[in-house]
Amino acid sequence: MIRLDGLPIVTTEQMRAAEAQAIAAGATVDGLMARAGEAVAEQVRRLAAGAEVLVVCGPGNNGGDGYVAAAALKRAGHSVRVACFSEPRTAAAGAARARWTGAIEPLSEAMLAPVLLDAMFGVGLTRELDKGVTGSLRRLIEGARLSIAVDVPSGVSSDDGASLADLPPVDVTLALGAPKPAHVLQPAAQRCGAVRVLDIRVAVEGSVRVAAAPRLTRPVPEAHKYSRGLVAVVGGAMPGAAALTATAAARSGAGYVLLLGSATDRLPHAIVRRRFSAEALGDERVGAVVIGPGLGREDQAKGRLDAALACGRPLVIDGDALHLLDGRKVDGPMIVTPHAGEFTAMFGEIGGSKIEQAHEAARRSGAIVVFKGADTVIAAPDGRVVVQPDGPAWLSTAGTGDVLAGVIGARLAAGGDPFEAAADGAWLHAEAARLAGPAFMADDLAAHLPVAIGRCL
Ligand SMILES: NC(=O)C1=CN([C@@H]2O[C@H](COP(=O)(O)OP(=O)(O)OC[C@H]3O[C@@H](n4cnc5c(N)ncnc54)[C@H](O)[C@@H]3O)[C@@H](O)[C@H]2O)[C@@H](O)CC1
Ligand SMILES: Nc1ncnc2c1ncn2[C@@H]1O[C@H](COP(=O)(O)OP(=O)(O)O)[C@@H](O)[C@H]1O
Ligand SMILES: [K+]
Repeated sequence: MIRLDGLPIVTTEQMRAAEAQAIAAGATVDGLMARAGEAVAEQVRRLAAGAEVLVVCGPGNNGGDGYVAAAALKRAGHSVRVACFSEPRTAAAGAARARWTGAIEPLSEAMLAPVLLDAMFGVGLTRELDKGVTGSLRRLIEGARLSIAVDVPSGVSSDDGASLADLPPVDVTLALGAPKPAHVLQPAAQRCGAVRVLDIRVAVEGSVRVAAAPRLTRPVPEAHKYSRGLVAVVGGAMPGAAALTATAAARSGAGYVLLLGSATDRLPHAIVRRRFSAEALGDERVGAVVIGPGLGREDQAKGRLDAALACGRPLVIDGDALHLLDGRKVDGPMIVTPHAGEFTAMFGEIGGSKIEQAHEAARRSGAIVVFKGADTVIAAPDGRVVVQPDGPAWLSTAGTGDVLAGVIGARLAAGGDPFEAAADGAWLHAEAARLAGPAFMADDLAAHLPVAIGRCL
């Protein structure tokens, strides 16, 4: 079993293309199904630890995987039953079912089992699940001590993570070959439980990946405060927000943090405070300008944003500044960090999955887009996308976005690729939140950034 970190995320079409390539290279559909089903059975056997398994099989190839897994479990001497609600509709699933020698119970009457293996629907599900099937599945999932889904939990839309049935989460999802959007995008991701990938020897590739811990380096002996990265945070109407941003930048390893035009009095002494001036932003040593947290939207804010856009330094644009940006582009690197409301205000309604939306927004704006939320999607105009799927929901408090802007600012000022800076910043932010535990407030988050960074050295 493989963890998701860093793996390519594939759509149904990409998975089918990979499958077709494997078949062109000599594999067969039945052979792939045998591999998948047996790999599933091996994991189920370990997780079930001897308890009886009920496999519920659907009409497609996901159901086929279920019949193969059931037969493999039976061969291994494991106690296993099978239930289904309709006949197989694919040749491979039909052949797999023919090899299952035990009884098949009707789904609606299936008795509960301590372990449920959900092989009802996989990536082929395109419409809402019937009420009857949903009801039966709910009863069986709720009645099981352990529920495990084959590929994806039944009742989710694999390519965009939409929910196609009102069902409780399973405990474990065994993704076949690669993670799919449903494993990382909400609301489907919360239905998956712990996701592990099974290698079915189908080669997948793609430019959309699951976030992974960044590889950071220690400062070299020649390092000095300017070489480590100078972050200029532009303040405004709500000084607390800019203070959170500046503090987060300082705790993320920035060499020098400058807070411009902000009247806050409680700030670490290491942060240098100055009056706002366009000249300060133009300093060649400034590696990143962060503007937006607490900026306000009045004339002063507009003037400061104009100066930032004109200064020629790499930019992180957040919060209020996103509303004032008005489609303007810059020549240099620019990272925008909208939450869902800010995203719609900036780009209107873009169709498709959150991954497709973020990519389209990046393409249109020429900026790196960090589309925040429980699933944060980071997209570059060139098509690279990273999904950060597991930021703790404790992050849903005021000010945590200001902290994120500061972390990304520090990574951007450190040099290197702006897309990587944004993705690394989002990972460090989520890790700091994991380290902070429950019920923290945004002020507490920055203190955990040094440990998060230490884990990446
Ligand atoms: N792509 C690959 O490399 C491999 C895929 N395999 C399996 O194949 C699965 C995909 O198989 P399929 O494409 O057959 O699709 P699924 O098994 O996910 O289900 C689609 C089937 O259900 C029917 N259906 C769709 N919505 C329905 C609804 N609401 N109510 C009732 N019936 C509905 C469809 O008509 C179709 O027959 C994967 O998730 C995976 O489990 C594995 O067998 C091996 C390798
Ligand atoms: N339910 C959630 N689960 C995980 N992360 C979340 C959740 N809600 C918000 N976040 C994260 O918390 C931060 C909130 O940022 P934002 O909405 O800009 O808030 P603010 O402007 O108050 O700082 C983002 O990084 C976002 O991804
Ligand atoms: K399934």
